[in-house]
Amino acid sequence: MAEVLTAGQMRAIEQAAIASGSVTGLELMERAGAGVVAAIFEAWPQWQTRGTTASRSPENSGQEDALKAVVLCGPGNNGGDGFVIARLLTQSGWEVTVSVLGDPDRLPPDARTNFDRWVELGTYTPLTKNSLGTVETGPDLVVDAVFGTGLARKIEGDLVALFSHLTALRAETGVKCVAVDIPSGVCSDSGQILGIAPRVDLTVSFHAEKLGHTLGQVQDHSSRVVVCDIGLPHATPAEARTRYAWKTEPPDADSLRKTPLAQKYSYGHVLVLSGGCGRTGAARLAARSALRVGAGLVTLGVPCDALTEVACQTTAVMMTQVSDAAALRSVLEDRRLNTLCIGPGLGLDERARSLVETVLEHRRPAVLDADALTMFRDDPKVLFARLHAGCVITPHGGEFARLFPDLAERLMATADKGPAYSKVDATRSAAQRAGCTVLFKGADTVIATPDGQCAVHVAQFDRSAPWLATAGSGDVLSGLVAGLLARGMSPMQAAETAAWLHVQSALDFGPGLIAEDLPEILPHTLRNLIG
Ligand SMILES: NC(=O)C1=CN([C@@H]2O[C@H](COP(=O)(O)OP(=O)(O)OC[C@H]3O[C@@H](n4cnc5c(N)ncnc54)[C@H](O)[C@@H]3O)[C@@H](O)[C@H]2O)[C@@H](O)CC1
Ligand SMILES: [K+]
Repeated sequence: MAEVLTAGQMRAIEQAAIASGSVTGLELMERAGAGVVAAIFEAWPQWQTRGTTASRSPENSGQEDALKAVVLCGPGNNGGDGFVIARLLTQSGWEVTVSVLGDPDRLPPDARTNFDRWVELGTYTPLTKNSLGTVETGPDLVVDAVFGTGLARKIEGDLVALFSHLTALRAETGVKCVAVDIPSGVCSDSGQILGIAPRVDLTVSFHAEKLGHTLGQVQDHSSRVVVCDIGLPHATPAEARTRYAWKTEPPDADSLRKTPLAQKYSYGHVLVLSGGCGRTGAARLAARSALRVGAGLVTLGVPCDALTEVACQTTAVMMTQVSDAAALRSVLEDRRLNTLCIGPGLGLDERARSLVETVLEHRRPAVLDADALTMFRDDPKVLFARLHAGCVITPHGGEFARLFPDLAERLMATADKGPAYSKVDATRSAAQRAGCTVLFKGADTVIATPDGQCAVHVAQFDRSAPWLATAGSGDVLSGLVAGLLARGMSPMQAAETAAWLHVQSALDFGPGLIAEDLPEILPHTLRNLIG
């Protein structure tokens, strides 16, 4: 399990290791700088062999192919890493130009030590908006070591011009840009850009990803993020679960297998409540997805006017008439209906509201989505009072804002101070307030439980699934969560597994995906996972 940390958590881990005497800050900084250099050579192996030509050595001086790097160093320990990188690249034969922001006498102690080591090897200039313009011929590499986890406020002044220049230079000349820990300007707790951040090819972070590497539009500022181990102790999975957020990983195959002697009731029975005639598609999509993900049985609860429509378009999914709350109560006398799914295409009328209230009265595992959330926009507290620990709500941004307007407002506000309020903060608060698991959808899906557990599912980089932005894909996700709850998973596990399968199915299908394709490609996705 990979924990994803805030800047404060990372600092606490470093401080604890230093306090224990197992490592010094200087050693950590050396490992961090060396890790970045190793990652650079791994990303561009052609430089490893060229770099052995020591251009600064007398026999090679003036050689045209000397690799050139510009290292931009900030006033804190991120800058300290930059001095280590400058030294190690120079020792590998690179021509390195260093610019320093602020007064070197005010650098923190470890950064200062590495600054002193650098000035034994090379020179530096003050960092200004022209720090890239002073390089006579274009550099091969620019290292952004201006700010890391200590970014405390918005990028302003000369740095705005410098970072715009860097992004433009990269686009024009193909110079490679590497960010130390995180591109300067990206808030490591929220992923928000405080003013501006350079666009980089590679980000090398330390020990664990920070939330800022997983939330927001990470791909807009970084083409790739790698994590370099600097020898700090990792949390056990149990510690990670209680202390930190973690990154959703592929589900355990065993959790999805069916056992040879099982029968259909071993895997639960989902009831999906449908809206009226002409609006049953969403519930049918959810129902089919619940069945495909392995629920033993799935029944659609359908109002009288939509019975024919649904009957014509379902086979393995069963159907029962549910015209009102009384009918639902009578259907729910069957205790084998162990999971309910309500909201997709439900509508916002009296019937819809009374069905949602009845679902919540019965306190069975339940997924609430779409209209089942929107209908409480004027009185979300009424919903929160009825939700319980067995529920999962799956809002997208708009639905989240309807239920949690104050949290959404904080989240949408343009931050000018770090650390900024994050989607993890918002989802955690929402889960506490709602008293149930909240799956807040997006390319960065955040899932949180009322007791503080929190997972981030990142659909970016190689798991970027833009074809999921299609009508009905959310209904499929609700159905997947419901099917997995019916199979006996906890709300958190069901939500995480569903989020992962949803994206993986979209990736397995590829371009042209529409929502109907998701349950149909799911067997292929499951086969790849289960074997
Ligand atoms: N402490 C340690 O032991 C280690 C720290 N490491 C590095 O240290 C970094 C964190 O170092 P720091 O906590 O010193 O923080 P940073 O180096 O990220 O930045 C802090 C400095 O920047 C200034 N600052 C913040 N935002 C600013 C803005 N918008 N405009 C102008 N100045 C601004 C602050 O006043 C402070 O001087 C990590 O990102 C990582 O790169 C690594 O070397 C691993 C070990
Ligand atoms: K940086």
